[in-house]
Amino acid sequence: MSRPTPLDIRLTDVAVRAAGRTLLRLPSLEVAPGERVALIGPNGAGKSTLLRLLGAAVRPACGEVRVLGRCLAAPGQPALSGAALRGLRAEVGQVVQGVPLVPRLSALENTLMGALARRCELPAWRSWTRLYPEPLVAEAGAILARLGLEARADVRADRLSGGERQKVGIARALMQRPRLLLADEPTAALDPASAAIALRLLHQDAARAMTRITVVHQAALLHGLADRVIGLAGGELVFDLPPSQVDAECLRALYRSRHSPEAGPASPPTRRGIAPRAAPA
Ligand SMILES: Nc1ncnc2c1ncn2[C@@H]1O[C@H](COP(=O)(O)OP(=O)(O)OP(=O)(O)O)[C@@H](O)[C@H]1O
Repeated sequence: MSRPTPLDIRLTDVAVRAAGRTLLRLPSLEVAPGERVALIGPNGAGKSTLLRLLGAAVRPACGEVRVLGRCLAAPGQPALSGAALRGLRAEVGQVVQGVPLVPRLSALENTLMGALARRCELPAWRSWTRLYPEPLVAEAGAILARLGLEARADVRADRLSGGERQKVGIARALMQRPRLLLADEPTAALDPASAAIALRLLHQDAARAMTRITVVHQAALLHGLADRVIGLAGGELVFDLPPSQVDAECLRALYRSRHSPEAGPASPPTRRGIAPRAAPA
């Protein structure tokens, strides 16, 4: 008898609270291995909070969080720590807002840092000596070239522009070859052509097996690159649909929505595969 494929992400009855407010409330969210999910919604919707929850950077006030087969939170269970947390972080790549790079290292060396998660190929002592195996240098160089940074590979990170730093952050996350990639507005500082290239690289060209969750403000950028679009507003799921069903009406409703979880349940979310339909006049 064949076993069901384990999910990469499963959230059950989760709420995240801070400063006396509920920032996120998700009764259920499941993501299968290899799915490419676009996360959209107005400012303050809870998109970054959801990514931080999945990256084990915040703990929920209640509910159960499972990521890549590990239980990050469950009633009565202590937070993941030590080797278990390091193991998770090696398998979860993150492109975060603000892109923290090592200022004195070059774009290429910062990109190579991503490969530290692939311990057998790049043990930590290699980065201390700054002697990197040739195949990894070639791989990092190729990713930077795809992002148009070939000529900037040897420039120190603190001498790069904001957009260039963001590209290095993307290259570093890809170099990690994570099982799960969490990208928070990875194209916010990029010009339109660079944004399209970066999203293609993140969603299409990189290993198909990678599960991807990407926050974007321009949903159109992900046309053809996401399998699923999740709309969040006021910390709640508004819809979870295939991209073909996310129309202008859907987006208008999402960006108008300012529901707060404190106000009690919103109208039921539109589930996957069930398109919202206007009542006939
Ligand atoms: N550490 C914190 N303490 C208290 N409130 C917080 C904290 N971090 C975020 N918030 C609040 O949580 C809500 C959700 O924030 P979050 O950053 O997840 O939104 P977002 O959808 O990513 O927004 P944006 O599109 O502006 O980046 C916001 O109202 C924000 O003010």
